[in-house]
Amino acid sequence: MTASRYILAIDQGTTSTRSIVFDAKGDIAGKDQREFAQSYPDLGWVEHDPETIWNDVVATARAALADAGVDAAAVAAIGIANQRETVVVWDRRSGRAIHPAIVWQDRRTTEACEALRQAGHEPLVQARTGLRLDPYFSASKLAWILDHVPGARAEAEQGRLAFGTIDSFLLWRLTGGRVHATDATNASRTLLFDIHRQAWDEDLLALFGIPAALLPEVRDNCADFGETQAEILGASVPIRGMAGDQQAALIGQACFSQGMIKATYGTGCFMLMNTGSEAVASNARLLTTTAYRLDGKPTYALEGSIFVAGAAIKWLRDQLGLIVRASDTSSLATTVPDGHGVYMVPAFVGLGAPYWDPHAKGLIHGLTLDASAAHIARAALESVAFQTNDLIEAMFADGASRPSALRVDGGMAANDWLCAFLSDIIAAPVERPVNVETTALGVAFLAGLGAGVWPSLAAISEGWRLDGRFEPTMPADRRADCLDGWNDAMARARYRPAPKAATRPPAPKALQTQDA
Ligand SMILES: Nc1ncnc2c1ncn2[C@@H]1O[C@H](COP(=O)(O)OP(=O)(O)O)[C@@H](O)[C@H]1O
Ligand SMILES: O=P(O)(O)OC[C@H](O)CO
Repeated sequence: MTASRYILAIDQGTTSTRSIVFDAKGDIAGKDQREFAQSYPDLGWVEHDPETIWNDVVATARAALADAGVDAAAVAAIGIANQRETVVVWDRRSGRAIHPAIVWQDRRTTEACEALRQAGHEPLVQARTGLRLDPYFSASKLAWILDHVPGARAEAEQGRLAFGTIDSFLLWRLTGGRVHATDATNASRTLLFDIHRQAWDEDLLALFGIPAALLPEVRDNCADFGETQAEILGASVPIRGMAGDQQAALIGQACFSQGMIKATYGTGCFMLMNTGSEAVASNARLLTTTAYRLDGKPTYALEGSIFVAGAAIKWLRDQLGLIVRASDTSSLATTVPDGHGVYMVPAFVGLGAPYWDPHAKGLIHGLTLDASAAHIARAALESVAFQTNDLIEAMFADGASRPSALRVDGGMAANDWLCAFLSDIIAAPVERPVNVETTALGVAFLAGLGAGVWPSLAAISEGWRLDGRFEPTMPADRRADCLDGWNDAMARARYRPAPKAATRPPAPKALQTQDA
């Protein structure tokens, strides 16, 4: 890469938007970040304002360039990484969204997915997409918008509307409405894309009632995605890389060999294992997904998706007022010698892998009068490790093997206490790189590769640097006790349908007399 050239990475996450300028060596030259408001308009609903997201992307990109002291003209390429699955539908004429973005965590389409499952459609969906019939993915959310915004379905059929995940919406805006495209990783999360043929699937479009006229074109992760309008950043900049944030993090963690695993701890936690050119189907309720696609050739991954990780810490801060900063959790956790039998199952938006229970609700179990705020904070951190272990057990389904190391990143990975406890609970080493902004780094590499400024993925592996390695030290019997407590709490959080009236035992005699 020539010394005067930079890459601008945009990382649009669930709770915040970051822009980071990387220099020729892959080091951070400047950055900016903004947290934005979450909207919960109904039980289980989660929405974002697309205009806020757009304004934050522009503001952080400008601020990051200013922080680096770099002009847009010196930027070789832009890369975009994004929260995946979240749905935006916009009007092609005005570029304005016709409904707030429906976020990946939103559960409003639980019944619609259940109806499709009961009608026997899950095997087809799984075989083509590697995913499950769960409200997590885009298709049912997109159908909901078409069915609930007056006139939307007719407009969509006439080609007046566009659908996109956040990457696609940002690309449309950055290019002034000239490019309607997405990349293979984001397309793979919609429930409408055949990951084997790498193409939109007509049967799935028919199943969810989605007009093909809405869809973006699907490109490689390193591709020509067009150029930004000059007035946005002060010069026109090519966009050469795009990827879902979790796949971008896999790249930023240099997990290019089969069997390498990373877990990213942001709002949720997403563990991806590279499975090479083979789309491996899990028999333990994990997802099969596109890891990246370069030169038309897909590499696949097995994924375990945990819906709540850092979001539990944010809940302690924003809803309970138990902490002031997320980092306070580690000092609080160390004020008590152990968990004291207190467990938190953070099923605030149901449960993802390997449970896939959209009805589960969060709980704190094991409270006694001497339980304190410290125990609750500790239980929230511990829940992240326990959920990770559930995924490891599912990935290594023989029950005995462990990964040689788990590479971690994301906002929560800065927490040393968590990394150490995580290593104890998964009984394997945890490795944290120097740069935990791996999502931005990964997509910066894609853009740099796409712009021809980095020669190959090998350059990323060479640049990966270890910051901390956490080895397991917990005695096996203590670990087993912890896991027993977790499994008990998890069983309590799972959804159990109320018994049907006909199968209920008869009411006691006295009550029957009173009722009569
Ligand atoms: N030191 C910390 N300890 C525990 N949790 C943290 C810490 N720092 C950040 N977090 C949590 O990590 C999340 C932010 O991570 P980030 O990677 O920015 O998320 P996202 O990309 O999903 O918006 C927040 O939910 C926050 O509560
Ligand atoms: O916002 P994050 O970083 O928690 O990532 C969200 C995921 O992409 C959802 O699938």
